[in-house]
Amino acid sequence: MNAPANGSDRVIEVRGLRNQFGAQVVHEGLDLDVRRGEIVGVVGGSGSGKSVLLRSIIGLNRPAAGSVRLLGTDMMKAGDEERIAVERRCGVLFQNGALFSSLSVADNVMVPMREHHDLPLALMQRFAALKIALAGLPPDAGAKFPAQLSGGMVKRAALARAIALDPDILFLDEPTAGLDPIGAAAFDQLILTLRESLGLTVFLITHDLDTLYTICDRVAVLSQKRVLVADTLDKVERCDDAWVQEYFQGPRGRAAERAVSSSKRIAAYAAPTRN
Ligand SMILES: Nc1ncnc2c1ncn2[C@@H]1O[C@H](COP(=O)(O)OP(=O)(O)OP(=O)(O)O)[C@@H](O)[C@H]1O
Repeated sequence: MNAPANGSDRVIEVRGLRNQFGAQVVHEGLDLDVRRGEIVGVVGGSGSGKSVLLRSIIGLNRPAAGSVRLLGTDMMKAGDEERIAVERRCGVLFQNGALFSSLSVADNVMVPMREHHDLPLALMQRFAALKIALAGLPPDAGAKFPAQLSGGMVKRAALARAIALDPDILFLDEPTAGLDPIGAAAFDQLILTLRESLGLTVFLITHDLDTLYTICDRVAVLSQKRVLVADTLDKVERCDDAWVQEYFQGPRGRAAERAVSSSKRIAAYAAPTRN
C-alpha cells in the first residue's frame, strides 16, 4: 500500500498499470505516486519489472492497461504536442549511459537541445559546458568521446545529458551499477546536490543498498507484479514480505544500514553547534 500523497504535489501517478509480453504478465494493477522534490528508490528482484515500469512512465513502453500521469498530464490520452512538452521536462539516465559513441561528450549533451530547441551553436556549447561541470566532470571532458572515458565518467556524461534541458524529473536506471564503492558514494552525493540545486524530483532504480539508505526519501518495492510497499525505509524494512525481509535484513542490508547510521552520527557530532 502506498503512503498517501497530496494530489497537487504528485508529479508521477501510476494507476492500475498492466504490462504483458506474450503470456508473461509483468505488472498487474500497479499503483505508484511520486511527489515533487522527493527521491524515490525502486527496488525488486531481478526481472520484477523495474525497467519496464520506468519505460512505461517515460513513454517507451505502451502498457496493456492503466494510466500514467506525468506532471499532471495523462500520458495515454495526451496529444503528440502535449506529450512531447512533458517528455522535455524529464531527463533519463539509462543503465549503460546510452551515449552516442560517435559524438563527443559535449555533442551528446547537445543532442536534446538540438532536438527540442533552436539555439545558436555557441549558446548550446556554453550550456553543455555548464551541464558537464554540474555533473562533476572536468572541462576537458567535453571534447572526449565515450570510449575515452572511465565507467564513472560515462555515468556523469550521461547525467549531464539527462539534465541538459533542466528537467523537473530525473529518471535513473541503476546509476551506481558498475562503479567502485567510492565512485558510487560520490555519485550518490552528486544526485543529492543536483536535487537541492536544481529542485529535481528523482525516480531511481537501484540494487545498491547504500544508495537507498543514503539518499532515498522513500523506497518502492516491486513484488508480485505490483508495488508492494512505497514508504520511508524504516517502514519498508518492517514490511512482512519474504523478499523484503531477506533484502533488508540480510547481511548486506544490515551492513548498509549500520554504515549509514554511523556516518550520520559522525556528521551530527562534527556539525558546529548553533547558539
Ligand atoms: N520488450 C520486451 N519483450 C519481452 N519481454 C520483456 C521486454 N521487456 C522486458 N521484458 C521482460 O519483462 C520482465 C521484467 O523486465 P525488467 O527489465 O523490467 O526487469 P528488472 O526488474 O528491471 O530486472 P533487473 O533488475 O534484472 O534489471 C523480464 O522477464 C523481461 O524479460
